[in-house]
Amino acid sequence: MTKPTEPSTPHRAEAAEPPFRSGFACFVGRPNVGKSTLMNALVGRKVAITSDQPQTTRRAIRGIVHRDDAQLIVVDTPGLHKPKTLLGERLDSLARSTLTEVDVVGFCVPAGDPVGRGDQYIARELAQLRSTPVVALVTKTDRVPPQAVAEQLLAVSALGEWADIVPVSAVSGHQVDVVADVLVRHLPEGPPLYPGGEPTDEPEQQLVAELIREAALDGVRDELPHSIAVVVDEMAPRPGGGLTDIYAIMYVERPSQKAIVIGTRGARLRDVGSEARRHIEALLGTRVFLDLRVKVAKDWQRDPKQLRRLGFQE
Ligand SMILES: Nc1nc2c(ncn2[C@@H]2O[C@H](COP(=O)(O)OP(=O)(O)OP(=O)(O)O)[C@@H](O)[C@H]2O)c(=O)[nH]1
Repeated sequence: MTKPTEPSTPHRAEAAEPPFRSGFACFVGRPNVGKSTLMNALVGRKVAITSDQPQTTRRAIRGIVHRDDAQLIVVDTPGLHKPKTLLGERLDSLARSTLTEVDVVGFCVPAGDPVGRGDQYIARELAQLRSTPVVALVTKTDRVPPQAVAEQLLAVSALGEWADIVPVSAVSGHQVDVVADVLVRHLPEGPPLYPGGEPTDEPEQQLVAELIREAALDGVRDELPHSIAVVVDEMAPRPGGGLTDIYAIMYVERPSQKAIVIGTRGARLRDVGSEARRHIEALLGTRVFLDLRVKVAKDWQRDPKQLRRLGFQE
């Protein structure tokens, strides 16, 4: 299958090394199919939050995979879905604009779920992306027996024209390196686009807000996950060193939700705070003082002004 690379310059013809490649990839798929987990597995570190709540991802976060032969920048998109709220519409247009700006797209379909209308909808959208190669990824293969993986590979290959099709488990790590190889193969030749070994270009403050949101999402149900937004107001090292002060606000949409996230005598909020602090300390490499408050921003998901304030740009 591999096409021999045509030497484009005399210099390359002499060198045995393959050319360095760099560029952007993104993953699309229904919500909850494992896009963020796969990006974290590729990067080798947690740069995107994950949860078992659909539509966890709200921003295009970049994970950077540094290799000797390539730099692969993974843009994490929110799941494509039929928008129900203004927030949903913004997420959808964010996902769509990302698709046209990357060098390769990974279309994720979980091994354990039958291919459905949501997948067909996305496959049709992707068919219109004529100039961008799409690699189909059958995710979460650890959840089903090999026979079911094989059947899903067939079902997914019937969904469209894919440049490649790869089964992968981000949790067991099986074939994560193959996914990286296949994506890299579709990148243009070029020098690294980001310096150093940084795993992401997401501002640290944003990552911290996402880690708090991830802790807050754990164990909440129904509409509540979509109603939670977190903003870090202030983050600074405390003079004297070794400690970072973080002031953050968790927004919910209604007073009843505020009571739920705070819990009896503040117990739930305290748990969320200490869980978030553990991850933030690992991220920053310092001890952390976290001041976390809860405020109601009435129906923020439907209010353009509030959405802007919470960082969801038009
Ligand atoms: N067993 C197993 N579970 C996985 C795997 N990948 C992801 N998951 C789980 O599936 C759930 C959703 O994963 P995410 O990575 O948040 O999915 P996503 O597609 O980014 O979700 P959205 O942000 O909603 O679009 C989480 O509970 C993950 O732990 C995998 O390879 N194996």
